[in-house]
Amino acid sequence: MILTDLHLRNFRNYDDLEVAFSPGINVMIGENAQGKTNLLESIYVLALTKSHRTANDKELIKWQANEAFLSGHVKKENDKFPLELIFSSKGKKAKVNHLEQAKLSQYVGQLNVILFAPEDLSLVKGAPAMRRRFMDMEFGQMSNKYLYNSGQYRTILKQRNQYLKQLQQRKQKDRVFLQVLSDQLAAYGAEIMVARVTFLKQLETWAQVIHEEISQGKEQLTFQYASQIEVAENATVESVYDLLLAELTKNEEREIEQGSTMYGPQRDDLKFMVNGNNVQTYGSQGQQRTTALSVKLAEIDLMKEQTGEYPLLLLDDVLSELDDERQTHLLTAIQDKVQTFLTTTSLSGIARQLIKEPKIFEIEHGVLLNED
Ligand SMILES: Nc1ncnc2c1ncn2[C@@H]1O[C@H](COP(=O)(O)OP(=O)(O)OP(=O)(O)O)[C@@H](O)[C@H]1O
Repeated sequence: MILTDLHLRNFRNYDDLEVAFSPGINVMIGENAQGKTNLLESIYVLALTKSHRTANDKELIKWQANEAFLSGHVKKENDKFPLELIFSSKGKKAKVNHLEQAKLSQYVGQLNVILFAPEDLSLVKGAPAMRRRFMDMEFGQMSNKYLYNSGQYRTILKQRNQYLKQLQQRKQKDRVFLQVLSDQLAAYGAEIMVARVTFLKQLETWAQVIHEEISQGKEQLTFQYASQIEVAENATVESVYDLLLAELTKNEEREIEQGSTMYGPQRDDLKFMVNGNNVQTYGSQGQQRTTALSVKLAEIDLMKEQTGEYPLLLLDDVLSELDDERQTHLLTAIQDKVQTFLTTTSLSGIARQLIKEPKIFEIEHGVLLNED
């Protein structure tokens, strides 16, 4: 798919910006703090209705303005339609083809993006929350059902944690209500866990091929879903529901003591293994970076397999973090295939040689100086 154009009003440091993109590689060039990442972020927001940098939507609205507006046209193989988003103090409105969507989960998935920023290179060695977020963002874009289940799960988890705290402080006594919440939590939790395992298996197939190529046949990459509940590759939702519910029931007393839910997808993790060894513990920094790159590139292929269209790739200042060899792998893998947006302070070295006909945008203080 392609984002043909973008219109921003009062988004971050942009007053009013209208821009047409190339279906190939778009390069945002500028000094620090000019608005390159803001522009990339706006594409991410247009796709997902939320930012990768902040959970507070108000930060997206230009200082002193009341609302931010974003729109753009998405072109797919047999379809072209506009997307529109408005952020204001009242919340957000999302439109597909001029029709307002009652649920954001109906909007998400129309435009698919994969973001690759320097912090993604820490996907392997960073905290588990980062890998859970990674799974949720990617799988949520590919599956409305996943997105819906995650939303429901979060709501019930919050409710259950509040109730556990009330039981802990003896403000409540009713254990039957806790069981009701446990039952609902286990139902949505099982859906999420089984979906994660299934998607990871598919992602692994793509990542293995890429990783083998980057490591010149020396390394075999495998994934492992790490959970306190055993989720076998072919596990059914019902069987995981039974196991999760049993664990929640067994540990009720401990959870009340702690005032929080100790089991479920919010505690799970993802392990990357190279030749059978955990890369997080045993891998060199180079192996950890190669793994992160393989996973990102695999996401592109998986998304194409799942949705029938390649997603957009957003590269936020990531080229400078990769050595020439890894840059070459990345750029040759995406060229002529994936519409790409990258930010950089200068396009030089191997990237300048490899990128065919980039469309270059020069940005200064939230204004586009030049389109080349
Ligand atoms: N809501 C907002 N309203 C107005 N300006 C904002 C808002 N949020 C951020 N900014 C401004 O946007 C600028 C940062 O832009 P951005 O993060 O896109 O930088 P960049 O060009 O990617 O730079 P770097 O190369 O340092 O990452 C800062 O000057 C910041 O003050």
